[in-house]
Amino acid sequence: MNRQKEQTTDTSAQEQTSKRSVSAKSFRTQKDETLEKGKKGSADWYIASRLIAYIKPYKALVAASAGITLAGSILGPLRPYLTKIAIDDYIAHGDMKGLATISLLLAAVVLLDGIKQFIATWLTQIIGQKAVFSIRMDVFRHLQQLPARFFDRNPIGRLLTRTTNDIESLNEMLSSGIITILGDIMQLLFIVGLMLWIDWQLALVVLAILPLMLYATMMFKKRVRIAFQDVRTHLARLNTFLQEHIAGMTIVQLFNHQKSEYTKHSDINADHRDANIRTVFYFSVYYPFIEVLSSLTAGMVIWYSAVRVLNADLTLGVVVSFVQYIWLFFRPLQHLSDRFNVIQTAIASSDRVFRLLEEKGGEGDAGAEPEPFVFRSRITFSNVWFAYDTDNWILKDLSMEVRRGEKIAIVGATGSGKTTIINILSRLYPYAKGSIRIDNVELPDIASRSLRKMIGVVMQDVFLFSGTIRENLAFGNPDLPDEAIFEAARIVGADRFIDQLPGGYAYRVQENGAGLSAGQKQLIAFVRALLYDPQILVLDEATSSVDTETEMLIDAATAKLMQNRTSIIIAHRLSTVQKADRIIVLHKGVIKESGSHQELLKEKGLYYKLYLLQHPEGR
Ligand SMILES: Nc1ncnc2c1ncn2[C@@H]1O[C@H](COP(=O)(O)OP(=O)(O)OP(=O)(O)O)[C@@H](O)[C@H]1O
Repeated sequence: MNRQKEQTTDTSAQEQTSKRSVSAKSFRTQKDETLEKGKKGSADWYIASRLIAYIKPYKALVAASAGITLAGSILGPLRPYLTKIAIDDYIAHGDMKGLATISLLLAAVVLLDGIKQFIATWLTQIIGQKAVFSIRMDVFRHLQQLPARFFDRNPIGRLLTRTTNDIESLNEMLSSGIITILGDIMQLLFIVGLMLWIDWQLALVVLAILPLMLYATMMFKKRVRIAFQDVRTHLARLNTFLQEHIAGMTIVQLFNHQKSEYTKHSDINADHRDANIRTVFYFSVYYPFIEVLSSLTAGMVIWYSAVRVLNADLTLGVVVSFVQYIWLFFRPLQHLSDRFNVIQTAIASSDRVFRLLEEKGGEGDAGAEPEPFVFRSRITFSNVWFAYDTDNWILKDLSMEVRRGEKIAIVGATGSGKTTIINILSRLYPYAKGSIRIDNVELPDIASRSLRKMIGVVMQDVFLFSGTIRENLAFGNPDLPDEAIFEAARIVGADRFIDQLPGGYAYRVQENGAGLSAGQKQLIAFVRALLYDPQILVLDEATSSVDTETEMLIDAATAKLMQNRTSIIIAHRLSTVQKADRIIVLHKGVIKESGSHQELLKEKGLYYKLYLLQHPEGR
C-alpha cells in the first residue's frame, strides 16, 4: 500500500534517479563522470562487452553472417570496375562477344549482391531477436529479485520504457548494426583500393574530400548522441506520466484535475517533441551536407578527368567508373552515419538496461528448493530499528515475542508503523539494527523461499492479476485440484459470489480486479491465503468499509484463516481485536502496551483511548 502511495507521488525523474541503490549509484557516478569528461570510450566498451556476451551463444550465426557480409562487400565495388573494362576493352574496340561476357559477369555480380543482402539481413535479424529474447528474460528475472525499496523509487512507467522501448532499440542495433557497419567499412576499403588501382591521381581527388567529411561526421555523431539521450529521458518521463495518469484517471476526474494534468502532460510532451526535433535537425543538416560534398567531388573528378581526357591521358571507362565510385563511396559513408542513429539510441538504451541489471538484487529464486522451515516455537523481535529513509526511524527499539499458535493483533494510529512490522518480517525491507529471529534463527539466515512459504501475507490492498478467478485463487500453485479450490472458497464463504459471476471460477478478472467489489477482493485474498496454507499468517485488515453482510462474511473468514495458525493481524475491526490472544499497541514506532482486550481496557491507557475513539458508545 505504501509503495503505491509512493509511486503516485509526483517526483521528477531526475530526483527519482538520484535515489538509486548504492551499487547502481557508484556505477552511474563513475560512468557519468566519464561522460562529462567526454571520455565515453570506456563506458562504450563496457556496454559493448556486455552486449557481446548476449550474442556469444550464437557464434556460428554471427560468423556466418559476418563472413557473408564481409566476403560479399567486394561485389558492389566490382561493378564500376567491370563497367570500366566493358567500355575500355570491349566497346572501344567493338568486341561484342567480349561485351556479352562481361555483361553476364556484371549481371552475376548484381545477383550475388542481392543474395548476399538477403542472407545477411535474415541471419542478423535472427541473432538480434535471439539476443533480445535473452536480455528481456534477464531483465524480468532481475526485476523479480529486486527489493521493495527499488520499486518504491522507480516509477512503473520508467521501468516499462526499459523493458519495452529500450530493449527494442538494442534489437535494432544487434540485428542491423555492427555486422553491417563492418560490411560498410570493408566496402569502403575495397572502393578505395580499386580506385587507387585504376587511377591513383583521380583517387586522391576523391579522397581529398575525406577529412572534411570525417570532421562533419564526428561533429554530427557527438551532437546526435546527446540528443538521443535526451529523447530517451523524455520518453521515460512521458511513459511514467501516462502510466500514472491512466491508472489514476478516476482520481483526476473526481478531483476535476483534467485541466492542470493536461498542462503537465503538455509540458512533458513538449520536452519530448523538442528533443526529437533536435535529433531531426542534426540529420536534416548532415544529409544535405554530405550530398553537397559528394556532388562537389563528382564535379572535381569530372573537371580533372576532362583535362586529362583532352590530353589523351585518361580513358572514358576510367571516367565513367570513377563517377560510379563517387556515389558508391559516399553511400556506405552515409550508411555509417545512419547506423550512428541506431547505435546512439542503442548505447543510450543499453546503458539504461544494464544499469537496471546492475541494481543490487535480493535473493534469486534460482537453485535447488531450500529445506522447508518448520516453525516450532517463537518469533522474537529484539531492539529492532527500521527506517525507509536513513535516520527517519519508523520502528524504534521494538521488542516483542510471538509464540507458536498465538493470535496477535497489532493496533495503533495510522502511520504508527503497523504495516512496517509486516514489511520487515516478510523481509520486503531489511531492518537496520537489532534482530528478528524465528526459532532462534536470524531472519536474514532463512532462505527467502522458505521464509515466504512459511509466512503467508494478506495485504490491505488486494492485488489481482488479469486472468480467471481460479488462476487468481491458485496463484503460485496452479496445479491445485479444482476440488481443493472449491473447498477453500466454501470454507471462506467466497463460493456464493463466485458462483454468481458469469462463468463462475472461469470468470475473467479485469486488470487489478476492476469489476469486483472491495469485499469480494478481500474474500479472494483469503481463499488464496488458505490455499497457500502458511504456518504463520500475517494479515493487514482492509480499512475499506463493506456492507454488514460482507462484514460478517469477512469476520467469519478471518476466524477460519486464523484457526490453528500463528497469526499476526493488523486489526481494524473490533471483533478481530477481541478474538486475539494478545493485543500490541503501537505508537509512533514504539510498543506502548500489550495484553488482552480486557486487560488493556482496565489499564485505561492508549488502547482505551483508541477504543473510545472508535466506539464512543463504550464510554
Ligand atoms: N515505502 C515507504 N517509503 C517511505 N516511507 C514509508 C514507506 N511506507 C511507509 N512509510 C512511512 O512509514 C510510516 C509508517 O507507515 P506504516 O504503513 O507502517 O503505518 P501503519 O501503521 O500501517 O498505517 P496505516 O494504518 O495507515 O496502514 C508512515 O509515516 C509512512 O509514511
